[in-house]
Amino acid sequence: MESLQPHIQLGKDLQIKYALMPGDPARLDRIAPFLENVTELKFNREYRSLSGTYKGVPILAISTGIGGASAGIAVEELHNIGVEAMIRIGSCGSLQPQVKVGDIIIVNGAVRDDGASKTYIDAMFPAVPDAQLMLYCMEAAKEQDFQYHVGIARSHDSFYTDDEEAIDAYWSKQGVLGCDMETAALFTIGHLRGVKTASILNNVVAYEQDTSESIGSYVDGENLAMEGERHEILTALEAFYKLETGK
Ligand SMILES: O=P(O)(O)O[C@H]1O[C@H](CO)[C@@H](O)[C@H]1O
Ligand SMILES: O=c1cc[nH]c(=O)[nH]1
Repeated sequence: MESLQPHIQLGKDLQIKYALMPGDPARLDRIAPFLENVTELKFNREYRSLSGTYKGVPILAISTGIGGASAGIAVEELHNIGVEAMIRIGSCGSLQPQVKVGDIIIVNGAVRDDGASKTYIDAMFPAVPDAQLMLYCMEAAKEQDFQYHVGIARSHDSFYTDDEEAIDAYWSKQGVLGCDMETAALFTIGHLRGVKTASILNNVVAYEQDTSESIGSYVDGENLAMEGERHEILTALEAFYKLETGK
């Protein structure tokens, strides 16, 4: 019998090369309408998965939960079953005034302020995406006329801290565009396993606004952030199409 990976509960028989990776399991409901032949696969812990096709290309969508530790498990287990390229479609908070709510960030490097990536390799090792996959994301966003930025994200481990304002001000001063919790682990572990990675972040928190309040309204689906989410999904799907076809 086919052995299943312990957390994602998927096995090698899946034979899908490309994975879209949101943090939130509920985001799969909003990815599904962009795919054909959708099949719900598994929902174990934070890892909910479905498969489908985009312009004929087989795609897996799987949620990774919150934080580098759970995202890292997904990277490892997806690699074990033969997934070759992974694009995170996450949400983030803005660290720059020009990054507005609903804008997307195509991440070209991540500050490794997480714990998971450091358990693999020294913090001086860079967290970077696959250059070709990132370029495909940029082309895909441009061709669809989406508002996007390219730059650095900071991935951190604790959503709540006592020093959030000071920490955000410091990284903002260094030109970091936004903060999330999974990109650094995805890039670092993905690189070490020979997996192509990219990360697209939909900004859901306006610069210098209260993070918890803004995330609350994103969950309620009230605002521009939902449009940004649609843009990041379509950008990632087109990037996979380009990777598959070279077009
Ligand atoms: O929207 P997702 O992909 O879950 O990502 C962001 O949202 C969560 C925090 O609210 C963290 O996981 C952060 O990285
Ligand atoms: O500000 C934010 C918003 C989303 N995710 C984060 O990690 N931080």
